Amino acid sequence: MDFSSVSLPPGKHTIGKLFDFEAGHRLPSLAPEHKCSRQHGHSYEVEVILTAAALESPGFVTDFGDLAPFRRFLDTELDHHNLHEIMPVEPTSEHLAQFLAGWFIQNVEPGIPGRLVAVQVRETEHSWARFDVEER
Ligand SMILES: Nc1nc2c(c(=O)[nH]1)N=C([C@H](O)[C@H](O)COP(=O)(O)OP(=O)(O)OP(=O)(O)O)CN2
Ligand SMILES: [Zn+2]
Repeated sequence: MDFSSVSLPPGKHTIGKLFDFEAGHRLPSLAPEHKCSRQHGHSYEVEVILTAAALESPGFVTDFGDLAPFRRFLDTELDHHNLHEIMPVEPTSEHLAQFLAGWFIQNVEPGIPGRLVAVQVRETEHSWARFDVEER
């Protein structure tokens, strides 16, 4: 079959890459009887979502491989750490998503063509939080 007549619709490209790490935390502002006020841990999953005004050759928003600095940051600074000791705010999923967005924008974005749209943090199979970066 000849597909040369297929026209490409206008629209926006979005990509995502999923990372994971293990960490402990507690939420000390919660009442002492709340289970999450006690020290416990999660296998966190973090997805970064990016877009770009135009694709870079050969057709990338950003090469997935160029997100490696984010992986290194998670591995060295967060994996098997206690988030409560690391983050400047209480380590809820919401705060963690915003904190990771801030780190990504400062440290990864300057070296890639894509722009961060959102960060989604999953604490468990059933619960997640997403931080959407304001349009810049
Ligand atoms: N909006 C948020 N609520 C809660 C957060 C959070 O980050 N944002 N975090 C917690 C705790 O970290 C807790 O570990 C996870 O809570 P929860 O889903 O309630 O715990 P379980 O996985 O045990 O879920 P069950 O449905 O109770 O089995 C609390 N809330
Ligand atoms: Zn927790």
